[in-house]
Amino acid sequence: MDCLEIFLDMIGTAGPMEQVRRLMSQVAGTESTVLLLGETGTGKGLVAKSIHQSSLRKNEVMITVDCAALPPDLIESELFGHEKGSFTGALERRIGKWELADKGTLFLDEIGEMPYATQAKILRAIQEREIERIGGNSTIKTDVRIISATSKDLAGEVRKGRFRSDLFFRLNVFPIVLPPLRERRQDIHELVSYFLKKYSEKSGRKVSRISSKVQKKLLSYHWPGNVRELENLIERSVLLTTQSVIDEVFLPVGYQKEGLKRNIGKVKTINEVVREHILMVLTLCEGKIAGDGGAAEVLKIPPTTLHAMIKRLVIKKVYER
Ligand SMILES: Nc1ncnc2c1ncn2[C@@H]1O[C@H](COP(=O)(O)OP(=O)(O)OP(=O)(O)O)[C@@H](O)[C@H]1O
Repeated sequence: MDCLEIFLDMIGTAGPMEQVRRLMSQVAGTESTVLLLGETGTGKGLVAKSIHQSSLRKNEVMITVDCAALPPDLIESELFGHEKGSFTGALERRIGKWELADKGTLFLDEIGEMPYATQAKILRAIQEREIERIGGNSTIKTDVRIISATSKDLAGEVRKGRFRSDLFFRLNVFPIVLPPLRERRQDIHELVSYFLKKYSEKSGRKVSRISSKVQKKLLSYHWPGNVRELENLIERSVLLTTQSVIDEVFLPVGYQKEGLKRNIGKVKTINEVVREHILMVLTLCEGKIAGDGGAAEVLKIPPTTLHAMIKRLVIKKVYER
C-alpha cells in the first residue's frame, strides 16, 4: 500500500506534503520515536493520529497530553499519576497518562512547554521504559511509543538552556517538519473542497464551491494560523452564506497592510530606483552625458535636466574611467 492510500484524511499530496507523507509511511510501522515540528495549525495532531492509525499499535489507545494546557505543578501528576495522599489535594490514587497509554501511543503535544524539571523524568521514562507514580514506592513497567510535537524551535530552546539536550536527542530520532500553509498554497484548493464538503454535510447546507474572487483572496493571504485557520474560515463561511457559492470571506482586518508592512523594508524608494537607472545608463555610455550616444539621448531628456538630476541624487562619478 502506498502512502497516498494510507493517510486518507490528510489533504495534500504534491510538493512539500509528498515528502511528509513519505516520511510518515516510512516511520509508521516502526517503533521509532517521532518528533513533529511546525507552526500552529499545520496538522501535527492529525499526523500523529495518522501515524498511530497506521502503526502496529493501531488497535491500542493513543493518549494525548497537551503540555501547554497544563499548569507546571500538575503536569507530572497528569503524566505519571499519583498515590492517594501524596500531596495536598491528592484525595484518590490517580493513574497517569503514561500508564494509560501502555501498549499504545503517547502523543506529547507542545513538548517545548514542558517544565525543565519534568524533562529529566520524561527522559528516564523513555529510556528505562518504566515510571513511578508521585508518592509511589515502586516502578511500573510501560510499553509506550512516543510521538511528540512542538511549534517552538526546540534546538534553539536547547541552546538557550531551556530544554535538555539529552531529551531533545532522544525525541529527535525521526523528525518530520510540517510546512506552513503559505509555503504550500497549491493545497489550498483541495483543502477548501474538503472542508466545504465536511461542513456542508455537518450543517445540512448545500454549499458547493467558492467564487474566483474568494479563491484569489485565499491564495494571497499569509495564513498565520495555517490549516486550522482555513478550516475555521470555511466552517464560518458555510454557515453565513445564503447561496451555494461562497462569494465573500472575512479575513482579519488589515491583513493586506500587514503583508505590505512585512515587505516594506525591502521596497526601494523612487529616488533609489531613478539613481540606479541613471548610473546604469551612464556606465553603458561610458560617462558621456550630452551629444550622440550620450546618456541624456538614451534617457530622452535634455542634458541640463540630467545634470540637475545627477547633482540632486548625489550620483558620484563612479562611472567615469
Ligand atoms: N493536511 C490536512 N488535511 C486535512 N485537514 C488538515 C490537514 N492539516 C491540518 N488539518 C486540520 O486542521 C486542524 C488543525 O490541525 P492540527 O490540530 O493537527 O494542527 P497542529 O499543528 O497540531 O496545531 P497546534 O500546534 O495548534 O496543536 C485540524 O482540524 C486538522 O484536522
